[in-house]
Amino acid sequence: MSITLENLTRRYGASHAVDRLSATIPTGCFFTVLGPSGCGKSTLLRMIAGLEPLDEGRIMLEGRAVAGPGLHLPPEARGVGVVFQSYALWPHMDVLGNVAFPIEAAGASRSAARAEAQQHLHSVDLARFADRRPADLSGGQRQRVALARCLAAQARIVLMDEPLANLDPHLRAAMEEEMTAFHARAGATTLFITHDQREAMALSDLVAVMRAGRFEQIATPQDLHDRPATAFVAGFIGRGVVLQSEVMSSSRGEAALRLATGLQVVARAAQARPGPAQVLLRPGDLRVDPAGASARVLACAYRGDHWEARVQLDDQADVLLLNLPQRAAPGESLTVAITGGWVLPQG
Ligand SMILES: Nc1ncnc2c1ncn2[C@@H]1O[C@H](COP(=O)(O)OP(=O)(O)OP(=O)(O)O)[C@@H](O)[C@H]1O
Repeated sequence: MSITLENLTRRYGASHAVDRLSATIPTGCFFTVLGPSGCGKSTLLRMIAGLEPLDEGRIMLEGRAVAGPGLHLPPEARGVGVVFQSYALWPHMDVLGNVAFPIEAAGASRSAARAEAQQHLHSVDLARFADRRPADLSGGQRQRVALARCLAAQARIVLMDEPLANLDPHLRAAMEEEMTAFHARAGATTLFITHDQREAMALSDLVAVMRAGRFEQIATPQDLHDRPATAFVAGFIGRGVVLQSEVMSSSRGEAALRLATGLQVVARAAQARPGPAQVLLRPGDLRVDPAGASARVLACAYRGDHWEARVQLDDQADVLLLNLPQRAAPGESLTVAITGGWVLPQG
């Protein structure tokens, strides 16, 4: 089922948690909303689930209006599955009962429902907790019960609010795989909320970067990384710095720029025109080159399989990021060439 959001608005007093937000989420898409704390992600999901009223706008699920002026279908009439951090499990039922319930409600016999529920509990690594009550589980375990219940309900639309947030890294990686497999198998349209960009990039067909109640950009993970539309997205996704520059000329997806430092750079661009522009330089756009400009190392941090140095070109204020195969000491001198970049769309 597709999800269409038209001009959605939700106010708390004078502030807008969600602000005239519009988007269409295609059927079967794994769509992630990524944004900083307080940008309105949970409010948006709660509006789609039917747990939060709209102040303005309209929500359509597969062409059917479920919320809008004078209309508010209750959550159970929307046909969506929800996995929320705070979403209540049925406290009087044990874990197996919670997961079996939607299967039984769909017409399966009690024993068949319990057998299938056991399988889902297995996939979220909770089989041994089948006869516990939700109150006797940790927060992360409760979330996994909610996830298993969602798998069991086979909802065509699944809404997930940070479902992996309380899990340890090992289980988290396993659950990511489980969710990707579930999505491929079930084909449900999935709206996933996170503030973890690594998770968003790994799981999603499309990612919406949300800021102050609006989607700043909707794109594939690779396009968000390689072709961010704004300085906010460029700063939020991946590593890099955004610098002021001057476009001297452009042709066929490339622009020749001059940085404030005087350095000339050829960068990728969508539609650059001569004049001021911001350019994103990721660590991969720089390399050590004997013929490059001289720079000084300010700091150096280990990033797993390489070192990332913060460097400053001589006599210039701008700080750049550069990947190195080994550690460089603060104060050390390097010569650096800029081999690429991305010109942010000019306003
Ligand atoms: N019931 C409420 N009353 C007043 N303000 C609220 C209420 N719920 C949310 N807000 C405000 O609306 C804004 C958006 O909140 P929301 O919970 O949707 O953000 P979020 O992006 O999910 O944040 P987080 O990642 O921290 O969970 C925040 O500024 C929040 O303080």
